[in-house]
Amino acid sequence: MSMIAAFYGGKSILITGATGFMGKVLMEKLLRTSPDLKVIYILVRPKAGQTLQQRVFQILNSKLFEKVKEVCPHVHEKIRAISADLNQNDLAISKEDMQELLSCTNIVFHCAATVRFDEALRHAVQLNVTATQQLLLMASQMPKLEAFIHISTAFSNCNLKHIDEVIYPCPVEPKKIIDSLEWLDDAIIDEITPKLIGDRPNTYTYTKALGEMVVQQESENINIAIIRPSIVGATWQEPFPGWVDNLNGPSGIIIAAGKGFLRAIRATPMAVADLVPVDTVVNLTLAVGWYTAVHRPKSTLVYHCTSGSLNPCNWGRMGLQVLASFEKIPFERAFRRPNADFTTNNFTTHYWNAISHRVPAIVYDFYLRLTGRKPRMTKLMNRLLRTVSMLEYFINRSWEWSTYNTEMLMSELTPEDQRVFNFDVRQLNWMEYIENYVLGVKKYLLKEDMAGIPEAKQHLKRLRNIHYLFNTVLFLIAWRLLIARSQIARNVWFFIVSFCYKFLSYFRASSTLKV
Ligand SMILES: CCCCCCCCCCCCCCCCCC(=O)SCCNC(=O)CCNC(=O)[C@H](O)C(C)(C)COP(=O)(O)OP(=O)(O)OC[C@H]1O[C@@H](n2cnc3c(N)ncnc32)[C@H](O)[C@@H]1OP(=O)(O)O
Ligand SMILES: NC(=O)C1=CN([C@@H]2O[C@H](COP(=O)(O)OP(=O)(O)OC[C@H]3O[C@@H](n4cnc5c(N)ncnc54)[C@H](OP(=O)(O)O)[C@@H]3O)[C@@H](O)[C@H]2O)C=CC1
Repeated sequence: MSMIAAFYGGKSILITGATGFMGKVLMEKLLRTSPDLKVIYILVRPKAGQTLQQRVFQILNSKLFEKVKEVCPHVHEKIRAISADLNQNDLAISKEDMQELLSCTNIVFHCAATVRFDEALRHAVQLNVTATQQLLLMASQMPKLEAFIHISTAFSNCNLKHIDEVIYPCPVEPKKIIDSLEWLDDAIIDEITPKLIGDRPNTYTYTKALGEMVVQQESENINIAIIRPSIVGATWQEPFPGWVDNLNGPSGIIIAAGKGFLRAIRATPMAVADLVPVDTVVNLTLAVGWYTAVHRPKSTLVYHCTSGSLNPCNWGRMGLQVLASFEKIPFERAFRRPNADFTTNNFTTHYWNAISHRVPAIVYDFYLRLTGRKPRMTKLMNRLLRTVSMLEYFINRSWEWSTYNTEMLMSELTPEDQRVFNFDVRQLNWMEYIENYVLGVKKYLLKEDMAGIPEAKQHLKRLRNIHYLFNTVLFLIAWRLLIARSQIARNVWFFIVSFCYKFLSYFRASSTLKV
């Protein structure tokens, strides 16, 4: 029997960000391995015209939760959705709900965040710092609380090269930032943002670092731990391989490359691609919840959930495997044939962006106009290139994250727990994982049918032939123009033609002699 699974039995668990990528997998694993847990409270806001009940219903009826229903048929009864908005200072939780949360909660998993890199500082601070502070305040009033697990990111200190499992201070105190944002207007905030974030690339990593400082400063009397995952990718094993449901991190890039929109990228092939599967992060999170509650470490422990030091894979290898997977699992109606040229040079980046991205988009839009349709490719391409430019920081550098606490925790688990809550990335076979990732993107993100693969392969063949034909025509036109303008080109051309003629005459003569 798994000690961790047994630990969560009968518990009341609060999850923030349960409607997000990681939150859903966390909820699924909890319900599947500990179906006798008492209740999972989830803080949800109405969104995109859906009430919270509709949102929860949709999640629980998705493919991700199919296995859960086998062990926990009344899964809906285990989930209690609480209306909340982390953008509001009081989190917009009703008095009755707050009362229930304060009196019943045993464990808190705080996953909610804004993960947008370019979020306005005011909003990023509100969600990633102030909301964390509010939750800690709530936690301090929970008499039954056993552990509070805060999900941060391994990139919260990406301004450092070597990162230990400790909380690093930021130059300006989070409290001062929160206070000043209350009275500064947006224009001034935009102006001071670059100065505040300093050598970090964006407001996301900066506010996640501030969030950690808040955890450190306001966790007195709370049993707390921080988990820092690196780049979270599709599921590795559970509940099934390749599940993914948003475009963040590599998933959007895989689509853009597979559909042939993105054909070159500024990336360092030798830089470490520090991906971790989402189920690995969730297994570690649940193990940390158990360890923090049962062993009650004296200080706040930070756990790195990274792959680079234990089982490194670089972007070059990953890119090649992604391309190889497209051969087997092509996406439907690709714009161009998938290809990925990695470049680290400014000039070649601009060159590829012009030749491989903007020109085909302009040509295609011209074609759409000619055929009476609305042009859209240039706009799409501009947004894609903007997105890629924001990811560049992370694909051109390598970091070293120490993993002592994570390894210590692994050694504390029973063999059964090591199996059920496996977070040992050394066992990950990258090639297999990436192929499943591409398959998952096709199935769960693009919602494409596997039966369409032969047609998709045919389409890629047609694109290849068009590509060859286009290049040949282009070459002939260029050569014709060159011959018209340059004596040297003409001489070379006459030399080639006379050489071919002589060769053919010789070949014909020798074959006549043989006969
Ligand atoms: C073959 C080679 C392959 C090799 C693999 C290479 C993989 C490289 C991947 C590197 C990942 C590095 C990530 C580092 C993560 C740090 C970890 C974390 O803690 S943080 C956790 C991770 N956090 C993140 O990853 C957040 C990254 N994303 C953002 O911050 C924002 O989306 C934005 C600022 C980039 C664009 O904002 P904005 O323009 O206002 O608007 P929207 O947001 O509404 O989206 C606009 C359009 O872009 C689309 N799209 C969105 N995302 C991606 C994507 N990743 N990609 C592509 N496309 C993407 C989106 O669908 C939409 O399309 P459409 O509707 O127009 O058709
Ligand atoms: N994905 C990654 O690569 C990595 C993620 N992380 C961290 O992991 C955690 C989870 O990330 P992930 O699941 O990928 O992110 P998602 O963007 O998928 O999910 C974010 C969650 O936060 C919720 N949320 C956002 N704003 C509010 C709000 N105002 N009120 C209530 N809830 C809100 C979202 O709810 P809603 O559905 O309503 O928008 C959603 O449930 C985050 O803390 C992130 O920093 C760390 C490293 C890498």
